[in-house]
Amino acid sequence: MAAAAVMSYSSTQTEARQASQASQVYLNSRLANGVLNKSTKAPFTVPEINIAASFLSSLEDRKRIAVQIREACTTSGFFHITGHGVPEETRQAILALAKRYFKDVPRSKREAIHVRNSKYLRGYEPADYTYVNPGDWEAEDAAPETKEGFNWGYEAGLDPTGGDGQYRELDGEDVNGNLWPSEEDVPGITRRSRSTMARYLVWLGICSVSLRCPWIYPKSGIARLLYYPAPSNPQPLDPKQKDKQIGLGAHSDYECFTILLCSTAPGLEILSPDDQWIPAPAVKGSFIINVADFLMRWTNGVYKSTVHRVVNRTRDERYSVPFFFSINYDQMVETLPSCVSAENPSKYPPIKAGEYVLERLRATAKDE
Ligand SMILES: O=C(O)CCC(=O)C(=O)O
Ligand SMILES: [Fe+2]
Repeated sequence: MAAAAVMSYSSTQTEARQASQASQVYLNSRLANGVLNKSTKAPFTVPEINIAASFLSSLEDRKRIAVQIREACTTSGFFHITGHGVPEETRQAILALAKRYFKDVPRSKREAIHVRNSKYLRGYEPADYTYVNPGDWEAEDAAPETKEGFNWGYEAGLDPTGGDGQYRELDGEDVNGNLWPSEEDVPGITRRSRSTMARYLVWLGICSVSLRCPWIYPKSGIARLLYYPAPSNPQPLDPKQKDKQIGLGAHSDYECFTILLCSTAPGLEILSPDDQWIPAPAVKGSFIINVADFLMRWTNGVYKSTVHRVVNRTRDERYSVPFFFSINYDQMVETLPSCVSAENPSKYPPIKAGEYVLERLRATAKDE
């Protein structure tokens, strides 16, 4: 029994690595198209969907919203939600917190919780330690991504309910994987920020799960504070695939879907089906939602886990707070039977959720 369990675990890890590598091959093939200046065949839209009626109203109203969401997920893979009920002051408080973290905490103190000290890449992520597109390590003129980040996940100790003891980390361990700045290093900021951030994460997770399934633990997922400094010499949108001074390289997100809170400075760009970078429009008060890899794998590619990147082309700094909504990390992600047929076999081998995320994360980090 024990030997079989070990074997299946290691073969799952191999499959997760292969799946991670396959996603890189796909990304490279999309980016290898070089200079593109074609006209877009189909209009590429990032629709605004007001979900207010989904909380209270009739089944008919909820179906109407579901149809809009499905349409967005199967075309651009991106949409805005408004009517979500998160007060504007909460959203602004989170962005202000990101600003305080990157502006008020000295770099040496941030370095003390460097992601290299965490096997789950939690803590402070300086600009020059990761490329979200691992292919960028190989570029001849590789310059570091300009982003800086701080990453954290669920932690029962910060959950006002105390948790239910079921949360497991990416590798199945029952540990607290987070790294926080010490109270001494950052007087005042930590307790307040930890509980605000923890509440926010749990809140978003719980809100996202009206689709309750036994294998969705609403606290799984990772959140990040991201900071993109204002460039001294902002670059105009270039039809070429490769931009210098990239904030965050081209990538797809790893988990089910992403909920993105961002400041008003633009910067997010989405790769359209005919390989053009389209700046994401800004919608006041919205969260941007995008489909990520697990949803694409379950639906055999019907839902689009769309490639995107961030380039700050303004003289303003940009802050964003993505939350990567996930499933229990020990669950397998396997194409749904309704999405395969003899003519349309599964394009995606099964993978264990946590292993896949870990492989994708590890591939971003510099080998030291
Ligand atoms: O900062 C943004 O606007 C997007 C961030 C993002 O794509 C990510 O962290 O995966
Ligand atoms: Fe992303």
